[in-house]
Amino acid sequence: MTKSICIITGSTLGGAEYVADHLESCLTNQGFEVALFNHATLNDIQSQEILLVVTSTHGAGELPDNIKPLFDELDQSDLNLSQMQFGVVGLGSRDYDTFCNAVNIVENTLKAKGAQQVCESERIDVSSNFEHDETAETWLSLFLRHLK
Ligand SMILES: Cc1cc2nc3c(=O)[nH]c(=O)nc-3n(C[C@H](O)[C@H](O)[C@H](O)COP(=O)(O)O)c2cc1C
Repeated sequence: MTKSICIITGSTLGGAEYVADHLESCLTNQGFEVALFNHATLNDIQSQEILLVVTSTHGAGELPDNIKPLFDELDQSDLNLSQMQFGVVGLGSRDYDTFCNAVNIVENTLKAKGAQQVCESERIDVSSNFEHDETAETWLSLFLRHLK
């Protein structure tokens, strides 16, 4: 049976969205059914079985504005996401003390609702790594290998 994967993005300047678009193409080429949301709502994600979050970090270690309301709402909810497996790709810069802190927020919020993390998150340091798509694609193979 074709597996469905939901990708959601957190992005202010578009970088994380480009990476998510690339992962979407990789997955589609491998025969997965993919739904990508750049402004996801709770409704979009709550019944998903496989969730990929691609997010940058903004402010002082915060989620970008297009994804923050979703995670605030999720945090306040009593949803049970135990059917969900998830993975996270973060874009951030080591120039900030709060390097890729959005990844920590996403991991903690989803785990608190019972979702299972498939593999270690990828934290891309955009100040030294200019191969964002390639790094995310390599991580994607690891993620797919560990999916149940
Ligand atoms: C105003 C501002 C604040 C930022 N704050 C952080 C931060 O706290 N931690 C971090 O790791 N990166 C931080 N960054 C770096 C961004 O996460 C990085 O540039 C990323 O590639 C932006 O991705 P986007 O285009 O998807 O928004 C910040 C960038 C800007 C412009």
